[in-house]
Amino acid sequence: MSEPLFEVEDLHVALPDPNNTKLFGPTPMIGILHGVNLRIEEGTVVGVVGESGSGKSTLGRTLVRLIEPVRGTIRFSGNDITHTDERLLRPLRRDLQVIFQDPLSALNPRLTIGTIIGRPLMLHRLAAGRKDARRQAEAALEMVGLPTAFASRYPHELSGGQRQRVGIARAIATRPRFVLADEIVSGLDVSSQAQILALLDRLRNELGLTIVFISHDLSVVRRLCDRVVVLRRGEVLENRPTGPLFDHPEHPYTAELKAAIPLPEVDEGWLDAAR
Ligand SMILES: Nc1ncnc2c1ncn2[C@@H]1O[C@H](COP(=O)(O)OP(=O)(O)OP(=O)(O)O)[C@@H](O)[C@H]1O
Repeated sequence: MSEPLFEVEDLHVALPDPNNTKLFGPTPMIGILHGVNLRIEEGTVVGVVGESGSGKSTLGRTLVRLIEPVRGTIRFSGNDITHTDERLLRPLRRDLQVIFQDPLSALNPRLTIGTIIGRPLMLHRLAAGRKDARRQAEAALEMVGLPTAFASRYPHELSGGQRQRVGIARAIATRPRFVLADEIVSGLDVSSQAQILALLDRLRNELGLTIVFISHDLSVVRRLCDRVVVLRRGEVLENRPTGPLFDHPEHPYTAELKAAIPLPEVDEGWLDAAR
């Protein structure tokens, strides 16, 4: 078997308990992930599903090391990044990008789109200067189907779907190997959702991206993802290829999730239609 892009063993994550704040002494922590094991093969799209509060976002954020685990191991491309400090993580950050749920709050309202996309390129020294960063930002805008003139605009001048395209452009501009997409279509209308998902599918093929796709919408996960990880209360219940998982859920909880969100009957080819 080839080396996975991510290999996660016995991952335990705890976060500060918001209901138990103390002024003195150690911050009380609450366990969120309990012994998660996961392999993510390069070039695959892995869906993470589970009810609200099951730990989906926490898992995604821990993979890209926005959160440091308390126990376990995270290997990225064979390197142990479990406790790597931020300074040493910096070169890796270009490879680990995130697209957030709410593009309006994720994009700095005072910066132009060109600067928003170009800044990480300057930061990672992937651009030879401001002009080159601008040129690369425009190329990224083209890749996500937006006019290059948008580089001079500000986030509030764009629609929700366009802003999410900018979020994607920023994420892919550094040519990352991995993208975390956390509920990236949940704030959008149905037609913008389909377009964004088709875009993600195209970019995944064109750029060979590996994606962790977190979503409440199982019908979307079923169509976009190669594998699905089912989380419940911070534990992985199932982790299997998409088709078999939906056709024959092994765990009653997966069957419940499937039943709770009825799948539309005829919409095969929606990705093509949205392109
Ligand atoms: N910064 C934080 N500090 C403390 N607890 C947190 C923090 N973020 C999340 N939690 C708690 O961790 C648990 C898991 O949250 P997480 O956001 O990972 O779940 P989720 O499955 O992504 O949920 P949702 O689908 O609602 O986004 C929840 O109980 C949540 O209240």
